[in-house]
Amino acid sequence: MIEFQHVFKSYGRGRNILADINFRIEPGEFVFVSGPSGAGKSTLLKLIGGLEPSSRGAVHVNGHRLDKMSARARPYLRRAVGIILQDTHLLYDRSAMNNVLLPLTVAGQERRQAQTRARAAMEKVGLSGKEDLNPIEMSGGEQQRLAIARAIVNRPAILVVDEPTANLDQDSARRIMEVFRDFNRVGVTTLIASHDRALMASYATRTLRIDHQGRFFDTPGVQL
Ligand SMILES: Nc1ncnc2c1ncn2[C@@H]1O[C@H](COP(=O)(O)OP(=O)(O)OP(=O)(O)O)[C@@H](O)[C@H]1O
Repeated sequence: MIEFQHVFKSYGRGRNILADINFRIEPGEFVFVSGPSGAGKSTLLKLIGGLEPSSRGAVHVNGHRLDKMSARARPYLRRAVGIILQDTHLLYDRSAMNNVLLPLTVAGQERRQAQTRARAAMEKVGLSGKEDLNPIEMSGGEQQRLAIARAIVNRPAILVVDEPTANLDQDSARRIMEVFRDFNRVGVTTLIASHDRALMASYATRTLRIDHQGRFFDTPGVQL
């Protein structure tokens, strides 16, 4: 469950990017986050992933109120929410495989089991055979898929994704969306910010939209 109650967000002394946002997302929903460039979509996702604090209001994720969360509970949030941002934050000092292994190593998983899971995650995003490459040797689209593998390897309850198909051709975009749909089918709550409404229309059942004036709309379906 994700719930926003009267959430405001500004950066420093700047204007409110988000103002009085209220919504609740139930487990297993597939939600499209839409709006023009600069409207605040990434900001909304970062609040859910605990990467940015709200300026005011309460953000609840899986029963935890993020601003009241103890430092000890934070690793739990990191495992519960798989977050994939536009800037993939891959590590270029190690192989693709070791990037995907990292969340499992941090979680203390046994090496051989971790490797099996990391390989399966890479296969799921179509990167089998590229395990030993350094991410720097991969295309933009492949790096994005690697970031997806790293986010899903921990089997999070919630996936939060920013523009997953921006660098991809249509076929690869569909394939990536199918990966998210497979996860959603087994109960993973999925939020995806995208400019591609036509693509999202095949997947999402609800839209959170921020318009160019910062107004917020919560509607069923995906309007084209
Ligand atoms: N760390 C930051 N510090 C200051 N301002 C920021 C920061 N991050 C985002 N902003 C500002 O907040 C606004 C919303 O940005 P955000 O990235 O959330 O928009 P977006 O809807 O995701 O845009 P896009 O579709 O281009 O990715 C923008 O005006 C941006 O300049």
